[in-house]
Amino acid sequence: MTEIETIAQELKSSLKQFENFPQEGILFEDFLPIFAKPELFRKLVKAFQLHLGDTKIDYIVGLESRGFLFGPALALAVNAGFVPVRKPGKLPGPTLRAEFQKEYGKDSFEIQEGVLPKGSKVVIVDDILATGGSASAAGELVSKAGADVLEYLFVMELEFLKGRDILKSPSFTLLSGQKK
Ligand SMILES: O=P(O)(O)OC[C@H]1O[C@H](OP(=O)(O)OP(=O)(O)O)[C@H](O)[C@@H]1O
Ligand SMILES: Nc1ncnc2[nH]cnc12
Ligand SMILES: [Mg+2]
Repeated sequence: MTEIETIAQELKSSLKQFENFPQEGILFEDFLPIFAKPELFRKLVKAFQLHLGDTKIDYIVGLESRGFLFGPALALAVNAGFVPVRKPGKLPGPTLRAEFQKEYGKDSFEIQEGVLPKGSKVVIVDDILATGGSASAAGELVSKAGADVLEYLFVMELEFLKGRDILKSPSFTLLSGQKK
């Protein structure tokens, strides 16, 4: 087993699932227990760092809210900047906006104009890839800003929703998820 696979196995065993949250029919994957234990949090960052290897990354872009929990820690670990993509009306100054559909509902995302230099190399991170609506809207914003999305990183993927098929850059998922 690789070091990434060993970490993945340990992290997976600490996750919890909740039925019918936030609405009927959704099996909610709760990854918050990882952050309650520093040794697990450290391993989560380490696994992504191992995956990225020596690739030069200028910015980690994290998606509000759960992408904010580990995006900044990963950015520090790989010596990159951190840039947030936020829900509407939260960022000051001129912003770019993209609307999207997600597993449970509709939403939109914004990024501040001018924070990503044109041609910079970006990795987008979030906790879960479900329908891919959130991630693909974030990718659209990064591209509109003129930066390059090298890759997407997720902690977990709901494979049956096939979100990766709509993403325009490769995606890496640390843990396997619901396959139904
Ligand atoms: O692939 P998708 O269908 O777009 O779904 C995945 C997104 O849904 C959740 O975020 P959510 O907006 O529910 O809330 P959060 O603020 O807790 O991250 C999850 O954290 C992902 O960001
Ligand atoms: N089933 C799920 N569990 C946790 N977060 C999600 N985001 C979208 N679908 C989700
Ligand atoms: Mg989210």
